[in-house]
Amino acid sequence: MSSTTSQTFDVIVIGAGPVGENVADRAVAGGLSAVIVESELVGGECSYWACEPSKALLRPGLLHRELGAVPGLAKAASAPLDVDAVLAHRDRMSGNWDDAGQVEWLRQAGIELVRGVGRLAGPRAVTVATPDGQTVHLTARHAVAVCTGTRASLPPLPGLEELRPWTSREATSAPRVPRRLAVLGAGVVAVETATAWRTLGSRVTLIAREAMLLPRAEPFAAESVADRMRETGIDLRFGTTISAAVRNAAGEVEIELSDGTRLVADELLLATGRAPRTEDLGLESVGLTPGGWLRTDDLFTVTGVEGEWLYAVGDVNGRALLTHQGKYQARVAGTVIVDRARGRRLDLRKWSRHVGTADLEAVPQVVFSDPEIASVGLTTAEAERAGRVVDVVDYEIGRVAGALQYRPDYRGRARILIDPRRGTVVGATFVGPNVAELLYSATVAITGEVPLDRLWHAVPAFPTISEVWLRLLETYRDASLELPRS
Ligand SMILES: Cc1cc2nc3c(=O)[nH]c(=O)nc-3n(C[C@H](O)[C@H](O)[C@H](O)COP(=O)(O)OP(=O)(O)OC[C@H]3O[C@@H](n4cnc5c(N)ncnc54)[C@H](O)[C@@H]3O)c2cc1C
Ligand SMILES: NC(=O)c1ccc[n+]([C@@H]2O[C@H](COP(=O)([O-])OP(=O)(O)OC[C@H]3O[C@@H](n4cnc5c(N)ncnc54)[C@H](O)[C@@H]3O)[C@@H](O)[C@H]2O)c1
Repeated sequence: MSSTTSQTFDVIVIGAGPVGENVADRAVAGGLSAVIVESELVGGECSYWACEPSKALLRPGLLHRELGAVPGLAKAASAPLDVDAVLAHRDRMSGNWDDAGQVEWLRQAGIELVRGVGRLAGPRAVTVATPDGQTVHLTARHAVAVCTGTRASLPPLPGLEELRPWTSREATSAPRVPRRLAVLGAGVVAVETATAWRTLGSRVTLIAREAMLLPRAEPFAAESVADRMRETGIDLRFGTTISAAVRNAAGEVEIELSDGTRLVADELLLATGRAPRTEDLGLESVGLTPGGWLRTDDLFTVTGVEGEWLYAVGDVNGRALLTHQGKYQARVAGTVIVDRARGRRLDLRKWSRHVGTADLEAVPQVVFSDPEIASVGLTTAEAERAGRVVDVVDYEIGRVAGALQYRPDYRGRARILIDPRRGTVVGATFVGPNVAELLYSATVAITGEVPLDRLWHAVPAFPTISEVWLRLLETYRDASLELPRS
């Protein structure tokens, strides 16, 4: 029998992904009561079908590849990768798709959990349809935060249902290695997934309508990854797309490309971007249109809704589809919610604790490809599009002693963008083995707006890959003597 209950909290969070958890945590830490509504697993996409499983699938195979490049380890590298052990590791890193651990974390943090589908039902009101057919009416004294994330956005291919394509969910949770995998897309999901399943033994074909991988990355970095993908046997098909695909009686996928060629695969991954989970969220009850990204100001308050009670945080606002950046937004939004509830004055200046400035100036991202790409701030193309005058400094990372210690055949490149008027770094991209760990230094340089003449005093240890910072500064100093300034 169905029944209805009603409860009131200071803050209601819809969606218990990494971002929703952090908004609720900040609210409780600020002395407010908070309830979180979750329709699937507490922990969200990142824990079960995205960051955690994808990185668990990548790391063993990439290390296995790297062994052959380290002197004395050739024999270890010739032993085959234990694929079953890698898949079991992936399962463990995804909590075996059981959220008990994360539910316990919520309990310890003092956050109430209601399982079910949450929908807005007017200002400060949310209804939850629970799995056992009950309806829970929630009312918020201060704020509702929508943290419902994204789902895979699929291209309009005819017969999608019978085709049974992989989305990122199947690509990260598949129990077996497909013999032949076709991947549509050139973004991060396509590149990381193609790389991971190749290390596990799949024959991979990647189909991209672009002329190159990773359209948002510096071209030199994307080209390094494309070269290495080809070297490892991945078939890259650029400038084309899928015009038709069917699953035949033998269970194979027959694919026709727009350039007229055909191929057959055991699975087809559609890695064609993300769509916000807002279509069934009751947005119309607060005057918004369902289905779109929830646009916000830099305090994460949804624009177009009166009263400063509705927030959109994380992937669903479309600002930066990354776990760490969503959690940063959650810390800012949580602080805004608490301070508004306490009647405190908000500090609206850039870089204050109430403003998500880093979203606009310094979003760090690592593409866990072979080799890795780590970037933060502007790329050269973005600077150009924004009309920003920047000096571009490049350095081959393989010339640094620490890189040669890391592996004697080290190949990689670093680029920093400098604002010549202010004398600060505004963008950085590194490509090469293990460059992910360089990223935080670049992020600090940009967010701290560290003047170059102070950066000179930040001495990198010898022999580490971070010595590339010193080489970049030396290159800039030497070139600046002749560089004409615009
Ligand atoms: C394959 C892949 C790999 C990735 N790897 C990385 C990586 O290495 N590093 C990185 O930083 N980012 C990575 N990302 C991006 C990262 O997964 C997202 O940025 C992150 O999950 C966003 O967190 P979120 O909390 O905003 O949304 P989500 O994690 O999507 O969580 C949203 C939650 O809301 C719930 N929900 C939705 N609608 C409702 C409703 N109406 N009622 C109740 N609950 C609802 C969902 O069930 C879900 O649990 C990856 C993404 C993909 C697809
Ligand atoms: N390591 C990481 O940080 C990491 C890993 C995975 C995903 N992510 C995040 O997830 C987000 C989504 O990644 P993604 O790779 O799914 O999306 P994306 O938007 O980066 O790339 C989508 C790709 O699909 C192609 N595409 C879109 N529609 C198409 C169509 N109809 N036909 C053919 N091709 C089409 C695009 O041209 C593009 O190449 C990214 O913004 C990224 O920030 C991060």
